[in-house]
Amino acid sequence: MPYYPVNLNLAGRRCAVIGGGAVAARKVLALLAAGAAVTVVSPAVTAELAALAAAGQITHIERPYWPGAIENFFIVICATDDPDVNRQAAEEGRAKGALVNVADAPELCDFTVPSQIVRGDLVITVSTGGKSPALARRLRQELEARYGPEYGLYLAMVGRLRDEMKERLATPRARECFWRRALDDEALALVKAGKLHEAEEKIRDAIGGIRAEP
Ligand SMILES: C[C@@]1(CC(=O)O)C2=NC(=C\c3[nH]c(c(CCC(=O)O)c3CC(=O)O)Cc3[nH]c(c(CC(=O)O)c3CCC(=O)O)/C=C3\N/C(=C\2)[C@@H](CCC(=O)O)[C@]3(C)CC(=O)O)/[C@H]1CCC(=O)O
Ligand SMILES: NC(=O)c1ccc[n+]([C@@H]2O[C@H](COP(=O)([O-])OP(=O)(O)OC[C@H]3O[C@@H](n4cnc5c(N)ncnc54)[C@H](O)[C@@H]3O)[C@@H](O)[C@H]2O)c1
Repeated sequence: MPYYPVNLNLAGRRCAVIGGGAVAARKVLALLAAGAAVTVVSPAVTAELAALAAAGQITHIERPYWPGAIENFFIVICATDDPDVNRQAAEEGRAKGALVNVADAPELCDFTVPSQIVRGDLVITVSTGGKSPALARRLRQELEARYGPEYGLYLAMVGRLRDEMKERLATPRARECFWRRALDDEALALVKAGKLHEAEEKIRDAIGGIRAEP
């Protein structure tokens, strides 16, 4: 059965990562990028995690997981290299109402972490349903080459125009028509060529066609 994709708002939410190796570090960075308040429980951590702890960007509890370590967390990620510890922490997390991810046991996960590229507010993710993270990584690399940083700028511009069009076009139907027409291949080609200003003009021009309709 495929997973149900969601986009969680983690701003300020307490998230725990059990373990402090390379996998834990990858998960921590993604949590921080989403504004989560991250606590790492691990006797040892990577240099990157140690630097984040020293800078006060994460809380590091420098000891092995113990039953009772998980209190008041929205998300718990179990990423030690000890499957028994991961299982135990997952059980406690779930019993205490957290959403649980277990790095070495997809069958114990409430959610899996997709591969992702982030361009401003644009987030493109790939999930293989746990079948092949390596394929997810490969597809992510293809998407990275295709959807460069200009797409973040494009989205920011379109977002601004969307607010404007809510004022200028009276009905949801007119706005739907407008946006289906406005985001065409030509606008995309201009974005890809780095001509954002021209793309914006092109999109604005599309309002003429909508207004002319009965
Ligand atoms: C996408 C990404 C996100 C992230 O971690 O941030 C992610 N794994 C990534 C990379 C990666 N992971 C592994 C390899 C080695 C090659 C291989 O095994 O394929 C590579 C590739 C590499 O590193 O080159 C090994 C591995 N991964 C899992 C297991 C356990 C198992 O399957 O039983 C094992 C075996 C461990 C072992 O053998 O001991 C499990 C999971 N890994 C997931 C996510 C979830 C499913 C995502 C999906 O549905 O696709 C899931 C289920 C749980 C979770 O972690 O949420 C990140 C790509 C980041 C990027 O974009 O580069
Ligand atoms: N889901 C994924 O994306 C993915 C990818 C590769 C590997 N894995 C799995 O994830 C696990 C972790 O991989 P890694 O490369 O980060 O391993 P690692 O060996 O680099 O790190 C393991 C970490 O766990 C900590 N640890 C050990 N015992 C602990 C305990 N009792 N309490 C708290 N922390 C403890 C260690 O101090 C260390 O920081 C591996 O077992 C592997 O099977 C998952």
